[in-house]
Amino acid sequence: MEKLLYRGFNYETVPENYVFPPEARQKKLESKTNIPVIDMVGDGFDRKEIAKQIFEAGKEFGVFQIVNHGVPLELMKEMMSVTREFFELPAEERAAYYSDDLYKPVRVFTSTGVHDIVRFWRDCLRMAVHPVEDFKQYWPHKPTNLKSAVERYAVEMKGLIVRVLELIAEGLGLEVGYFHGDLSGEPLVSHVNFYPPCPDPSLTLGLAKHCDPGLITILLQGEVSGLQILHNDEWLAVDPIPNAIVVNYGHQMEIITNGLLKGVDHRAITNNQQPRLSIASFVQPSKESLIAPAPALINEKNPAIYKSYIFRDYFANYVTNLGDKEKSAKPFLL
Ligand SMILES: O=C(O)CCC(=O)C(=O)O
Ligand SMILES: [Fe+2]
Repeated sequence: MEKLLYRGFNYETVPENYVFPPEARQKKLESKTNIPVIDMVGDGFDRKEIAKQIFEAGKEFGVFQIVNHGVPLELMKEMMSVTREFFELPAEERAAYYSDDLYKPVRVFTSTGVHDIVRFWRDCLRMAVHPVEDFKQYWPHKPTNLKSAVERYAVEMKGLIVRVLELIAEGLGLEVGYFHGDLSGEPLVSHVNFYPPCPDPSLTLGLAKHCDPGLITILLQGEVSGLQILHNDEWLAVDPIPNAIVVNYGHQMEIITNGLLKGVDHRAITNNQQPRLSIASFVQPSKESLIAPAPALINEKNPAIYKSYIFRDYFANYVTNLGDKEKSAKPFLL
């Protein structure tokens, strides 16, 4: 139980093993740039226009927010509140799910789950959520309505992922189902990240700079700010918009589009006001799938920068390199 950060009370000081050296700490934001917000229904639902907006946002930022996305707002609220209740359970009950075993379908861990030299200000409930029938038996029994909310959420997420992947493919001029099948075939995994209030946010980080490994990540972040992306060497806040969902591109999207879309580096900062909870769902290729730049996106002027490889090999390298894009891609560069 000592392993978990949140034990039911707010810290008055930052424990030493959470203090980052000055160069790694969060800095004051220099500027605010508005990350694109895309209306998925839009004016009369002009599919082409929506696909174009998604393409432009992906090219520039590697992240965008969507509204009118079709996921019931009550379900989003319920997921946020039921998982929040999970983190308010007595620490011993949460600790019963604690595990360092990366292959467990459901587990609680803290920081990154590896033996970090400096810890991150975050606990995480990790759940494989889809296909529902394969995983629902492992989801926590408490709070009592958690299983039912996760089940409905997983199904809604799958639907949304299909719609978003199709729009991305269309924006790229690829066939509509390009990302279906193996390229998004790994079971859907969600991380419920819980960042307790931190007495001195200037010393800590919720999550370090990283790029998600897969194709896209779908994120709920409630009403509390904390997500930042790296854009032209500057950290920009992705502040919450009521009822919006954040979509960010993972590294495989950058590789499959031969660098056209950006896998975005991002991190989470802490605050001293209130807890922050985010739910990230990771769309990943199945481990055996073959990854390569899409043939339709390469030509003489724009030759392939990456070799083809099996996703399992990339993933092992990603884990070793702690989510660092350059290092993870190095063996696969042409
Ligand atoms: O909490 C957030 O906003 C970011 C979470 C995240 O990047 C992740 O879980 O991979
Ligand atoms: Fe992430």
